Amino acid sequence: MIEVSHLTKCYGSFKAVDDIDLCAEDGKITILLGPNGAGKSTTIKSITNLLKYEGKIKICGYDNDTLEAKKSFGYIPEAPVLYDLLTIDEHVEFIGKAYRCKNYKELADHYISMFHLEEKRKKIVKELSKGMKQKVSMLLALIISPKALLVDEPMVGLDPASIEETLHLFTKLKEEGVSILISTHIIDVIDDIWDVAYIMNKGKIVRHVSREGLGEESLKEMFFESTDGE
Ligand SMILES: Nc1ncnc2c1ncn2[C@@H]1O[C@H](COP(=O)(O)OP(=O)(O)OP(=O)(O)O)[C@@H](O)[C@H]1O
Repeated sequence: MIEVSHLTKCYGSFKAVDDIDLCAEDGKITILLGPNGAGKSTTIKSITNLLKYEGKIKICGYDNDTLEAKKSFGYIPEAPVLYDLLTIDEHVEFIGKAYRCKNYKELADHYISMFHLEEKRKKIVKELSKGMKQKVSMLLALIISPKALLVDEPMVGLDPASIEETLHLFTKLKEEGVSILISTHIIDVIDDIWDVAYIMNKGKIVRHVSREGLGEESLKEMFFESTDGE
């Protein structure tokens, strides 16, 4: 469970996120939708505690600056943050040991095979394509068996088959009880798998809807209506 209350983030005098509340429940896929500049990445980075902010954020019941919280969530950033001169296997070893995970090797084998990276596992990251780096970033977030997963624009750089696999993976993790929060502005890709949607515009949450509560209106229609078509 990810609980955000009264989150405000300013860059200098500019309020990028303005007093928002949101909750991503266990076993659900929650999406944060919004046009460019709405404040989605700022929200996700605040939840991971990479930014200073005002407000209260809990992950799996722990304040997000605690070790317990940090051990319980995986983060897939918009642009992979990897070590150019380490191989995929060395990244796995580094993260697995840093998080003191017991079964990280088995999980890494599983995800490396799933993402078709077997032949690349001894290559340094610098020699991988953009999409491959994105897959490495994903598998590193997953080998720690996270109870919560924060994902910022997950499909950027992935080919159609990998997008399908990733959507399937998110659905499987949700069924295992993981709380998943995905930030995106690409509704079409995510439209089949979301359970709860928050629509952001200019730093504020302007709509909050569950799939059951959607009624006749599509999420896309709601998005354009709530964001003035931006
Ligand atoms: N480091 C920064 N310094 C100053 N302003 C920033 C900084 N990072 C983001 N902003 C501003 O904060 C606002 C929200 O940015 P943010 O990256 O959170 O939006 P977003 O919804 O993730 O957008 P996108 O879909 O384009 O990634 C924007 O107006 C942006 O210009």
